[in-house]
Amino acid sequence: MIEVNGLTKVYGRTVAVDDLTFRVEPGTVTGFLGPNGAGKSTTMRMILGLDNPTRGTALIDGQPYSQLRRPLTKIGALLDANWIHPNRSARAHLQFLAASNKLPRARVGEVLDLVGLTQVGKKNAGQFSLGMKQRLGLASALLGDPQVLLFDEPVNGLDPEGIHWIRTFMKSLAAQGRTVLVSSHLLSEMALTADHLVVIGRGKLIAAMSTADFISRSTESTVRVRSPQLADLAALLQRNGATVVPDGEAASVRGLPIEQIGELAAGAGAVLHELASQQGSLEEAFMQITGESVEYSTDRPPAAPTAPAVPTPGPVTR
Ligand SMILES: Nc1ncnc2c1ncn2[C@@H]1O[C@H](COP(=O)(O)OP(=O)(O)OP(=O)(O)O)[C@@H](O)[C@H]1O
Repeated sequence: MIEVNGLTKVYGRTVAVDDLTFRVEPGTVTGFLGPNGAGKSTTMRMILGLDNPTRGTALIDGQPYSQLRRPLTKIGALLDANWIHPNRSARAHLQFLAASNKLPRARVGEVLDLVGLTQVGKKNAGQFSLGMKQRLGLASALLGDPQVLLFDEPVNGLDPEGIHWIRTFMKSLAAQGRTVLVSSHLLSEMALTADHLVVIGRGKLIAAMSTADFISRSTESTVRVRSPQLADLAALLQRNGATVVPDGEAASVRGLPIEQIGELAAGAGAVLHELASQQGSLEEAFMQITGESVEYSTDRPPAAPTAPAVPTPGPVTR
C-alpha cells in the first residue's frame, strides 16, 4: 500500500504538490491523473525518495523510501523507459541491476520471461523499439518482486498492440494482489485499465474514488432510444417529464430511468429497436472536474481552423 499524508513540495515560488493526502490500495490498478503541471511526477519522485518533501510523508507499506532496507524488493518503478545503457544487452542491464541490489541472478531470466524479452535478451537495448524498452523497464521494476509498483506514463508513444500488452500486464500485477499506481494522459486507456483514480490539479487532491464513481458523479447518464415510432414515443416521454434530444434515427433521453422508459414504451405498444444506458466518458468527467485547475488554462475553446474571421469584441469592463 502507498499512503501519502499532507505531502507538499515547494520549488521557489511554485507549490508543485500542495498538502496531498491519499491511499493507493493493493489488488487494483489506480490511475494517477491530472492536467500538465498538476504535480504527478513530483509526487511520484517523492514516493520513490528521489525528491524530499517540503512537508508531509509518503509511505510504502508503512515506511518512507529512505528507510526501506532493500528498496527494490518493496517498490519497483518505471519512470523513463530510456533509462538504459544503449550498448548493454537487456540481460546485462538486468544483471547489473540485480548485482548492485543484491538480488539473485536467476531472477533476471524470470523477469525477461515475464515481459516476453527472453528471445532478445542478448541484443543491445539501444536497438530496442520503444515498446521493447518499456518492457525492459517493467522487467527492471519487477526484478526485486516488489508488492508496490509505480509507472509514469507507461503507454506514451506505444502502438495499440503495445498499449494492450501493458494494460493486460498491469491488470495481471494487480490481480496478484500488488499495489499499482500508474499515471497517464491517455484517458480512454485509463478508463479501461484503472479501477480507482487519484485525480490532482495544481498540486491539490481533486478526487480519490473508483473510476465508475468518478464518471457517474461528473457526467450525466442518458438513455438511447431507437424506435420506428420515435416521434410518438418522444412525445410520450416528454409528457412524463423527460428531455428528449433527437440523434439521427434515435433519441437521447434524460430525466427518466431506463426501466420507466421501457415500461412507458410497452404500455403504448411502441416497438423498441434499441434501449441502452449511455454513460459519460472518463474524458468528459476529467474535463468537467479539472477544468478549473489547468495550469495554463484559456477561457475560450480554440477556434476551429476554418472558422470565418469574427471581429474581436473589446474588453468587457464592469
Ligand atoms: N525541479 C523543479 N524545479 C522547479 N519547478 C519544478 C520542478 N519540478 C517540477 N516543477 C514544477 O512543479 C509543477 C508540477 O510539475 P510536475 O512535473 O510534477 O507535474 P506533472 O503533473 O507530472 O505534469 P505533466 O503531466 O506535464 O508531466 C510544475 O509547475 C512544474 O513546473
